[in-house]
Amino acid sequence: MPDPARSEQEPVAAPPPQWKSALPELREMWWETGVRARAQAGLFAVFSELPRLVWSALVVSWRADRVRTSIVAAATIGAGVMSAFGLLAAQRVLVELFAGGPTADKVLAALPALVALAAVTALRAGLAAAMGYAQNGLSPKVDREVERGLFEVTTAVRLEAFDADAFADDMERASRGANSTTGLVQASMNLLAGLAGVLAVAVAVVVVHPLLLLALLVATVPNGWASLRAGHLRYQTYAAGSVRRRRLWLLHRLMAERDSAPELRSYGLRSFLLDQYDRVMSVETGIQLALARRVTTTTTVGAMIGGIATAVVYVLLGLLLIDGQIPLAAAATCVIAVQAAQRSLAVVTFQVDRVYTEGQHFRDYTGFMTRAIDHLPPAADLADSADLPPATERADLASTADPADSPPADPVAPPPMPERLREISVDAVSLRYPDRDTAAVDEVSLSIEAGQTVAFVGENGSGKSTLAAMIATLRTPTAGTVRYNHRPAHAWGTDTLRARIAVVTQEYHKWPFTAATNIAIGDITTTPGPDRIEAAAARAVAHDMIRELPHGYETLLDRTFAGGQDLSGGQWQRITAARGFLRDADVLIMDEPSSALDPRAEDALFQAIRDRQGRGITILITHRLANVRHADRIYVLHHGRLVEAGTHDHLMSTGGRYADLFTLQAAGYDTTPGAAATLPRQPASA
Ligand SMILES: Nc1ncnc2c1ncn2[C@@H]1O[C@H](COP(=O)(O)OP(=O)(O)OP(=O)(O)O)[C@@H](O)[C@H]1O
Repeated sequence: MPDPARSEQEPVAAPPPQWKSALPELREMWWETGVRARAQAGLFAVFSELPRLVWSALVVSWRADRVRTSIVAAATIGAGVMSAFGLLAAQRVLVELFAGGPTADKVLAALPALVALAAVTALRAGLAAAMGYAQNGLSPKVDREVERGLFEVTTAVRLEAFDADAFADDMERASRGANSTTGLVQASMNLLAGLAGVLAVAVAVVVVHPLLLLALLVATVPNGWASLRAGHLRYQTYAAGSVRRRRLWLLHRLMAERDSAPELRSYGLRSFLLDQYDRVMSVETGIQLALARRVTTTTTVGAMIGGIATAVVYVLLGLLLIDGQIPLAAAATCVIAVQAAQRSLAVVTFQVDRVYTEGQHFRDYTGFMTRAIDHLPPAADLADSADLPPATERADLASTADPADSPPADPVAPPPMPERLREISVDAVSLRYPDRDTAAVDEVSLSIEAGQTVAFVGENGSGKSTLAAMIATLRTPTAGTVRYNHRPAHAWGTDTLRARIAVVTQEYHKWPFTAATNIAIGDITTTPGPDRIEAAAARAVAHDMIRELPHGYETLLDRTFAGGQDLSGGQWQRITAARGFLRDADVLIMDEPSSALDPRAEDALFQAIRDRQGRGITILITHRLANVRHADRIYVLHHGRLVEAGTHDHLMSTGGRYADLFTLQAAGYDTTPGAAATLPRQPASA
């Protein structure tokens, strides 16, 4: 029952809103796939997957460097054989030393076996060194083989692939998988070496006396199981700490990084974030402590099992000795053998976990390489498709099958002769993004001729950038066709067309290069010199600004580098526009090129854009409608549909949507008293 007196006098504090109290779920992170899988997998699942994983590691390694792979394999087998010989030589030494007679005679008799033991030990050390050397050389080669394959694919897939969250996730996992490949190869080789060691001891023990194999099994099997179990729990502990680590990482970014620092201070978010930190730590620390107790119990049980097993072995050896089943030298050899086997077994159990976890990441990589094939354009559309393995081989990279089995790829068609773009016609073109109910661009038709400057205008989300992206061949229409000189894009080849089109996007990228390179990459194939770069910068009103930077055009535009500089939004926009001007493209698409520019820079930039009029095709997208007045034709989009088209004067005279938007904007500059009251008003989404 609520207490009315209390509620009147001391109001109960309202519970904090949900966004303040609840910690939202985090997405599973791709870099923890392996650990999580190992934490969840039983031993049977781990062992049943091992052969396949080790095999794929060997195939990758063989592809990367046959010589080094052969050396590692030979050294692994050689070291195993040497271990067996070493034990047999040790046993021989003990037999001689435990024999009757004067000590000097016994030592003399043991000498050949001692020499053999020394030689075998030296040879084993030599083989281990050779294996280490070969493995070190192998790692960079494996990295290169796998990473280059990945980058060839990630730089070639169609832009549409990035629209789906799942693809971006898939790609991140694949990057982790590529990094794991070296680990998988190394772990697989170490695992095989460990297994060879255990096998060698087993063979030597059987040669000395078959009954000793029983002692060896008693000493190793329970121990091995205990180590695997403890390893499993260690992975569980790590996986259980995952949420805490990710939340901390997130909070670290919010509380200790440059980007969030100003807002954190201006909104006074300090105690809010510190409170989140305290909450994460208290919840997750409890989970960690509970798991730590389980791990301690298991490792203690494991150690006890190991101790009991060793004691059982010694009792067994004692009984065999008393019974006269084995000589003293054999029993002593068995003690040495058990120690050697336990060392090798420790390697094996550790490497089993590594092979399994790294293998999960490697599987992400191979899976991605297979799936990415669906997102690749036809080979003929890739200018540098020579770098990219043909589709059959790409699938091959994933399946780790031998490429020699693949059928030869079709020869790539030669690129057509250079030809200027004189006309672009957009014919009933539509595009619907995945997971969207409505089309972003809906049956739009228009045509643009060389010499014309046209503008796409409309409210936010009306489809202007999407339409421009289709014209720039960055996106493929889901219906309709874009034709260039009356030929569809596929008849040209995407790269041939892209070489003739320059695009300045509103979501430009800040490339971590010098100012000069940031402009030069606008036409990377011709390696432009300083004159061209500076001329392009001047057209984009960037020249003076760049010259004032500490190292002028050679200033690095990324603060990650020593002496690197960051620029303001408007300064970056000038560099981006310069990049677009650098290439004397048949078609220049400028999507919101002046949103961050000051009025003087904006005016100069649009003057430079107007200078193109009468020569190439220029497509302009901007919300500042004063800048499109001079366009030869203005296309007005609304909810993806083309609703108006014409010159500025024509559209103003018809009094439609463009006229409303233009009048609204112009009134912002009208200082006449009462001007605002006469504005046309419309709901933004009407
Ligand atoms: N990658 C994408 N995935 C899903 N939907 C998208 C994607 N890009 C754009 N859209 C959606 O498509 C529609 C058109 O977007 P577009 O960027 O073409 O509009 P716009 O007219 O250029 O807008 P703005 O004036 O804000 O730049 C919008 O509803 C937008 O949310």
